[in-house]
Amino acid sequence: MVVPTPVTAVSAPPVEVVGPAVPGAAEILTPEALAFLAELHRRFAGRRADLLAERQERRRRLAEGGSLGFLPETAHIREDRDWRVPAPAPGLEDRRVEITGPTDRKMTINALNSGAKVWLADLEDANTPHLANVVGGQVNLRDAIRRTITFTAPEGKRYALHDGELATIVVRPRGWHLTEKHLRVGGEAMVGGLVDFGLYAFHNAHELVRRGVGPYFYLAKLESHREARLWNDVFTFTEQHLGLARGTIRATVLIETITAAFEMEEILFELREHAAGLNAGRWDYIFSVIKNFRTRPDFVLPDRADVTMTVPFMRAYTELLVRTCHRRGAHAIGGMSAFIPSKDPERDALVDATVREDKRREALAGFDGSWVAHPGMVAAVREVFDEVLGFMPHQIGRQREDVTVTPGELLDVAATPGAVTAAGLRTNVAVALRYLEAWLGGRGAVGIFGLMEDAATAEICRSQVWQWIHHGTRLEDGRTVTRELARQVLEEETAILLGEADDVARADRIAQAADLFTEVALGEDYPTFLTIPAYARRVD
Ligand SMILES: CC(=O)SCCNC(=O)CCNC(=O)[C@H](O)C(C)(C)COP(=O)(O)OP(=O)(O)OC[C@H]1O[C@@H](n2cnc3c(N)ncnc32)[C@H](O)[C@@H]1OP(=O)(O)O
Ligand SMILES: O=CC(=O)O
Ligand SMILES: [Mg+2]
Repeated sequence: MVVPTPVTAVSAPPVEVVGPAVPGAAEILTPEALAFLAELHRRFAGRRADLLAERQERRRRLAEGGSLGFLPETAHIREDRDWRVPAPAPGLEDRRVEITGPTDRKMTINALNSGAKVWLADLEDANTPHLANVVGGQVNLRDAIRRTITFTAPEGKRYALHDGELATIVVRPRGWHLTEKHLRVGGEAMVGGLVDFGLYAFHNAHELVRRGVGPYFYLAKLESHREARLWNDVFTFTEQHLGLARGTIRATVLIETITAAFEMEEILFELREHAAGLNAGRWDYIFSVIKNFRTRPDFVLPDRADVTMTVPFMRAYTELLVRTCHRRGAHAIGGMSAFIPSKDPERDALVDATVREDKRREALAGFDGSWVAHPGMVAAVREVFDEVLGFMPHQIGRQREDVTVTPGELLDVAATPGAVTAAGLRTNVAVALRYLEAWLGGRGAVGIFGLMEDAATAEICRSQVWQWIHHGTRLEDGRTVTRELARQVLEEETAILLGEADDVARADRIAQAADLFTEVALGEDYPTFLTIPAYARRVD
């Protein structure tokens, strides 16, 4: 393997670190690491801004009645039967169970020990980007890779990595839409995803390679193949700059926007030697469908609980994903069942059966593995995939030539059965409120009413409320969803939550969360991501 000479010339302006002093900053935000981030910013921040402007333009066209289709200008990529992504990188051959979760110290250890093949170390949907979380996550990742990580819980329980097989680490940096306001170049906030990616690669790439794996990433919330091209250029530059062999970095892309669903082949093609697979990010996908078509009456969805993976538009997208991946030699990874264990045996039996059914359907459709949100689900999902994969590490060889998916099928939201109910409205308000309160407090993933909730699921909740108000949707009980009705439910749910608050700080966060919910769900305007106003409002 030819390893190129590192590129050492760094000409970018210095990075200013603003914000609170946080543990680990001196080890992570070193002058050399910041110089690397500055170089990433100088080379790529402008292109990211252009791509965000393109997103806005496309959303405007869709809001005005435009539609989506497979791109005529990239037909040659789809029609060329010959290109393939590379063989799986070391540690990514068998991905039958992947656990996701935040990068706090205890969960890092628990995830790596969980028996899952891969750990998605989440700096995105499951993370509040407090500077302490951004830096602390990097400290924990660094120590995990070097196997020095330990933790003692306040009650005295000690945590350490076990001696057996650990999950392969795949880091999910923030999506292109988010900034990192604590790191600034020329007064401008840096790009959140480049900060997460850059710090991880800078501190760990060589150590990972030395240990026989590599810097691996999940790419979130991409909206087009041009956004994948930008990531590919970031990877190629980083490999040159750090002196890594080309193709050392690998990325699995979440297909979790409706626009990306029309560009799956192109996204794999753009990433070329860096491509590892695609994942069906179901929750953001539903959010993206609502967001992009929120003003169109034929795109009004029923209660969130009715939007299952078997409704026509969701089935069409997952079938197309498996077909695309296997045609190109890439892993197809399933999404997250939000059910988590509860310690109530009766409910847990139901959770186990529900998750198994979801994963069995994925395995039979051809997925090569899937996600779990909790260590308690690893064994069940492994069993389900073992039944289908046996001793094979994956089923990439299984072609889905039988699948043909049309644009009309991807967009057939109107065929989703179900109703909009008063209970569905209340659940959306209560979940979003509770989630926002947790997020403001630094926890980007929480269990609420027996389900895992994170930024993606909270986006669905607030977007449905906005959409139902916008369309004056009729509830099953005959009432109409109005701003006044939603506000009344919000007030009631806020009062319930305040009743659970045991300190002033929490009560203050609940008030802020209610205010934030009003902004992202009850306004005339529709903010494109709830995390943007949330981050602007308060994140230390
Ligand atoms: C839409 C998407 O993007 S999905 C991907 C992003 N979302 C996520 O990654 C969410 C992942 N899951 C989680 O964060 C957690 O499971 C939660 C927050 C939902 C629930 O966590 P908890 O309230 O701690 O659950 P619970 O009390 O049952 O946990 C039991 C143990 O499992 C651990 N645990 C739970 N989930 C995880 C996880 N995902 N990774 C590692 N450890 C975990 C807990 O730390 C706890 O450990 P302990 O017994 O040593 O104290
Ligand atoms: O990131 C995953 C999703 O479902 O959203
Ligand atoms: Mg997501």
